Amino acid sequence: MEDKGEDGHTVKYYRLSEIEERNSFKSTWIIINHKVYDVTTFLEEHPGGEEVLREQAGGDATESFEDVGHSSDAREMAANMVIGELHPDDRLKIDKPSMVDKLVDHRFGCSCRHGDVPNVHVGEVTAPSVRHLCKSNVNQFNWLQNDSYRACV
Ligand code: HEM
Repeated sequence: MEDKGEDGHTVKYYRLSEIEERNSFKSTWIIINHKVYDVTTFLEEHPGGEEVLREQAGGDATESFEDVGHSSDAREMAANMVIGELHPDDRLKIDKPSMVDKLVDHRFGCSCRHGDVPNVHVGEVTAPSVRHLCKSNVNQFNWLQNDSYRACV
């Protein structure tokens, strides 16, 4: 699926299931902060070693990437390997419940227009403070809500 990203440029979205298949020497993709990176040809060059990247292959490497405290050079290098983004509908599948809680706490007051736009309830989220995951079928944003507040995701 291709769509307009936040900056108006075309973004290629990948479903989580497609990314998970890219976990071999032939093709290695990882996810960092919802962006998808093709690191296949970088495996042998990675200063931190091939193995750490292979362990994350096909999945979310955000936490490990950030834990290392990569330099700005490393981040620039990574930017050249971006091939697209995780499909918005799959983001909650990899976000940890604690991240969901944080979103709810920090983004309280954002401009989700629950009630103004058609929306469907698409599932329950396991984080204790979150009751519903709603999805707008117009504006392509998701939000989480419980009895007292609501947050864009
Ligand atoms: C596209 C993704 C990545 C790029 C471009 C990248 C690049 C680099 C670079 C340039 C360094 C040298 C140190 C620095 O400049 O910060 C480095 C070190 C390292 N990286 Fe990555 N890295 C990536 C992903 C990852 C991931 C996902 C992990 C963990 C699973 C990881 C673990 C490490 C480790 C352990 C080191 C060694 C740190 C040290 O020796 O102090 N890297 N990486």
